[in-house]
Amino acid sequence: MSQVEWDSDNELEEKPFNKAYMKRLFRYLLPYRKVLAFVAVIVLVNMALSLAEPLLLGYIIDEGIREGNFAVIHWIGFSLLAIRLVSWLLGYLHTRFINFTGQRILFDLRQQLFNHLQTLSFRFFDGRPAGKIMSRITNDTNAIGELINGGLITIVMEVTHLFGIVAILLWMDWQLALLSFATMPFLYLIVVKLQPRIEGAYSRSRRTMSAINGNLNETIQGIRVIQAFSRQGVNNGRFDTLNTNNKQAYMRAATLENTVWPLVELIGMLGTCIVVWFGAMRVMDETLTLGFIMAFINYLWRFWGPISALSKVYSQLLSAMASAERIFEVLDTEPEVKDRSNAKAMDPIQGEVVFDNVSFRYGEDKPEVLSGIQLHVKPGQRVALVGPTGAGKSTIVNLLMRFYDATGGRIRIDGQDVKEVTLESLRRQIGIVLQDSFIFSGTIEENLRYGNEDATDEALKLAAHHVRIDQFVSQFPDGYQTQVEERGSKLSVGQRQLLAFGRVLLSDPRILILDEATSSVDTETEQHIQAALNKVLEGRTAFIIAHRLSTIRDADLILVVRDGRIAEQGSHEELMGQDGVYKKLYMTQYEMQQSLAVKTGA
Ligand SMILES: Nc1ncnc2c1ncn2[C@@H]1O[C@H](COP(=O)(O)OP(=O)(O)OP(=O)(O)O)[C@@H](O)[C@H]1O
Repeated sequence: MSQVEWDSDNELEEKPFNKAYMKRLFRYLLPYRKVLAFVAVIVLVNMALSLAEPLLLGYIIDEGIREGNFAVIHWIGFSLLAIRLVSWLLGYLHTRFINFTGQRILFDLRQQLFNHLQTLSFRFFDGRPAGKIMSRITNDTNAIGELINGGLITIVMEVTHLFGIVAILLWMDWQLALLSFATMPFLYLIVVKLQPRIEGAYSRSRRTMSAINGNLNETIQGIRVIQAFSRQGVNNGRFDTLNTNNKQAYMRAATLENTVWPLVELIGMLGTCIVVWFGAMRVMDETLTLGFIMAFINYLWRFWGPISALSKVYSQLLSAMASAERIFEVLDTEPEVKDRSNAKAMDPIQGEVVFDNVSFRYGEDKPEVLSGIQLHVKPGQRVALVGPTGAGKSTIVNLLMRFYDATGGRIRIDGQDVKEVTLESLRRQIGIVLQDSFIFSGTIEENLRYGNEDATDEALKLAAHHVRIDQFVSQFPDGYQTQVEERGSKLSVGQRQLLAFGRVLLSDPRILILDEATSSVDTETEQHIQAALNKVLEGRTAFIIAHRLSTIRDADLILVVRDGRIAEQGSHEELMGQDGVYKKLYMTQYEMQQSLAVKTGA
């Protein structure tokens, strides 16, 4: 399958209510408890004011209009106006404060997630697509934010609203109130039975939308490959299926919702009709007044608002539970590779590297990918790692950088066990240049300074000169301040490679790890890169995952890695003399290169 049909099958949109998560979420509210208490007071006052309106309405009809009492009409009219104005003001304050607090809490949560994410080890990222991790920081925090912003206050507001209305109705006339509640069991059944189905349908529609997004994301990222393989037709078909799934899921949700809520209204109206009917008769026999009935009906109308709001908050709560679970899963993941409690900073090194019987597996249930690695590299030596794909070359350098911790044996740099020093002090003294040089969005200068922000301008210019990026940078109108887009998309492959060399040269590590690029660049760039490389390697211990024969030949030590073991090691001459794996490997590559040279006429 070439296109990811994204996500979500194992990431449920809703989870049952979980008290532990709720308690943990509440901890994020604690710093803002004063503001939240203030908001709750505002909301309650507002609610009380709004509950007074129907009573005043009844009063104006009975005591004002029917009695022809202008003073009452003016007084009540003014009060209704004042209530609306104060309500508006309180509503404004409520929205303002709750938005402010909600955003602060979101800010805290996102920041905490981001900070934590950066400390997590490679293994965490190995098993998770970037899109899923990103959605935890954006969508999942938003779901929590929505719950805090809207949900919690809605619960306080609507529950008091509901109790207020019921209490007032019973106080006004308990018999009439009970009569109007006669339809309640039906409503309860409809809301409790059907609302989850509506939410389930919407949740399916969101899931299918996320599949569309995932597919779109991968299509845009892989557009070059898609067009090169002319896969548009197949992809259209796949997108069509995802699109249809989404349309059907949405239509089902909308149809359900359009059936349920009118039904709820209809039944609600039946209750009101009963009240109007009986009420009108009691007005006729003068046991009730017109104003009373008007006020009573007004309260009944208000009854449905809180019910529908609360049912929506409930589903919001369940989806926040799912988001909370995903967020806490990230926050609770401990970095596997971390400083020991007694770790000390690594002393400045010369660059001697020793692997003592090192073994490694990528997971407890995974096979061993390195075993019995025995290695001694002297300071300043140039080591070439060669061997078939999947042999374990990258894994060896990953262990040296402590991207993963070796599962057996020891790795020592200048006699210091890498597990006993702080990660920061270790990695600061090792530089790495990968095949696909990752360039960050920002200026060329910012990229150069990535590993050494305090470098002087002279050092920066010198490093740039050594790796020959000054030549192409001077052609840009903005020079070193030229913005390179994300991943350096404005630069050519060769330029990106040179920039990566410049970055590592400026950070001046004692040990350098280099994954030699396999992608072909033109001969002139190749020479540039080679010259820059020689400059970067000068006087440093270097581990090169080598692809070029010249690099391999020039290395002080060649390690032939095969099936997770070092099959042979020595200099080019020594290994050629042994007539073993290396000689075969070298001769095959040599012949390949020769025949390529003949074909291309190089
Ligand atoms: N993150 C990972 N999780 C699980 N297994 C992995 C992981 N990375 C590599 N492997 C496995 O470990 C073995 C060694 O991989 P490694 O990347 O070290 O090989 P390599 O010699 O560098 O290959 P290449 O030259 O193709 O880059 C392979 O079998 C590979 O499938």
